[in-house]
Amino acid sequence: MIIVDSALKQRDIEGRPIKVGMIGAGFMAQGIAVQIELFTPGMELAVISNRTLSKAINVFQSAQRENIEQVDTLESLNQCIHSGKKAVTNNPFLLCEAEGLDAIIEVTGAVELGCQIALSAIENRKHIIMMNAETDGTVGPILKVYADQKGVVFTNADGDQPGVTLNLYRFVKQIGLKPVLCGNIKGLHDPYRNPTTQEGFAKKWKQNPAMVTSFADGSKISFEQAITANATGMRVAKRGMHGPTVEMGKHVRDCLDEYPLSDMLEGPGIVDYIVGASPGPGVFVLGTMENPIQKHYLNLYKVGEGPLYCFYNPYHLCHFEVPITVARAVLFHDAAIAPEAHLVDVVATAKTDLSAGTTLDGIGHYMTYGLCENSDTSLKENLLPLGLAEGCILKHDIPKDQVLTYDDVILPKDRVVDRLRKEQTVFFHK
Ligand SMILES: NC(=O)c1ccc[n+]([C@@H]2O[C@H](COP(=O)([O-])OP(=O)(O)OC[C@H]3O[C@@H](n4cnc5c(N)ncnc54)[C@H](O)[C@@H]3O)[C@@H](O)[C@H]2O)c1
Ligand SMILES: N[C@@H](CCO)C(=O)O
Repeated sequence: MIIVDSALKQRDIEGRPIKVGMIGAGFMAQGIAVQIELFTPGMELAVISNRTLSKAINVFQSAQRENIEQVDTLESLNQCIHSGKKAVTNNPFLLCEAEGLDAIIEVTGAVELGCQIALSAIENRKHIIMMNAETDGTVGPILKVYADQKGVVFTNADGDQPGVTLNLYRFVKQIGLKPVLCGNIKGLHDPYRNPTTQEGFAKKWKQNPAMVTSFADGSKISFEQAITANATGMRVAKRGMHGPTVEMGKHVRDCLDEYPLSDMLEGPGIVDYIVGASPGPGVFVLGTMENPIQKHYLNLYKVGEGPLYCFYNPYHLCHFEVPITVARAVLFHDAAIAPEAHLVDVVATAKTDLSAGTTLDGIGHYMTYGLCENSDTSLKENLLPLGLAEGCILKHDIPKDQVLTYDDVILPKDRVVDRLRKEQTVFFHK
């Protein structure tokens, strides 16, 4: 978004930086802090909230910031924001209520907390950048309804696949093609991975083992593609998507016959993924063009003869682009990617044989993985969203690879996420 850099430069020249608060101090948070503080003129990260304060301080220190104040009241946080002193707190709701913050970045990956933060930020009329795909892919549509009511932006982030995909999707649409498939290019997909199998990878890259497991076992890509579907009006062709595996390194533009043409051309288009293709880990959008004159030009410009034209972005740079999303929201009221409807869900599926009485663990752990399913089917079949599975108690044995239903579990009590799911169903489906 080239316009954003000029607008940020102007804020910098005027001495009126955008002020941001961030909730979470993990792997992504560190990258975001460095990116805002060292590479984004016109924006300041004013405060970080985390359960463990030392991690929030470490994140500021990674961004070469010292002299950080620990705060636990709204008044002291407001003073820090006003004076330009960096602050940390273990109370995330202070950030939502604070004066002088333009936007909140939510980067925990925790679903229940993500719901509470989003609601509080919106209630306090702050734009919310929801890097937490797990929450967005579960209750994003209804959170967007709340945000619209308060006149603030609810958005996922540039940099992660949904944001990169939507930028490409908007480009493809803008030049006159009809997008018919939004896809992710993955290097690995194995639903049975768990934090033990992914321990080495996590250690090598200094990441959380459960988080990287969610990338390998298909849960994260399912959240990403649900978010993309809910923003574009697309659907999945079948439960779990096609997700073909191709010869390692084969270019994605040579893989178009992996997807049945009718799935793309009949209906609103589909979200899907491919494993092994290049350029990875990028994204691609397939579009169609009817106009014979423009088809002639597309062929001349080496995009092919159709009927499918393949556009791609060779990378997704996760945290690098998050400040761009903040600026788009604050300065232009433009969401990188926001839900317009509730069309696709991520449903919980047994990773292994599970016994009655078991309390389900979290996303990217040992017990469940996610599959995309169209929401009309997930509602009709009473399927359990993956974002709700943690803490549920199984009423009976569930065999490996069976999709769970609400009838299989006892839900934890008094969760905001359950209330939001009910509201979402009523709002979009009744
Ligand atoms: N790691 C990646 O490569 C990557 C890439 C793109 C998007 N994301 C998304 O970014 C988010 C964060 O990922 P990460 O890799 O930084 O995770 P992480 O595990 O490294 O960090 C998560 C942070 O959130 C805090 N947190 C988690 N659960 C919490 C809870 N219940 N209450 C309070 N605080 C809690 C943790 O203390 C930690 O500071 C996730 O939504 C993930 O899907 C991650
Ligand atoms: N979705 C990423 C992880 C971080 O977005 C992946 O491709 O595995």
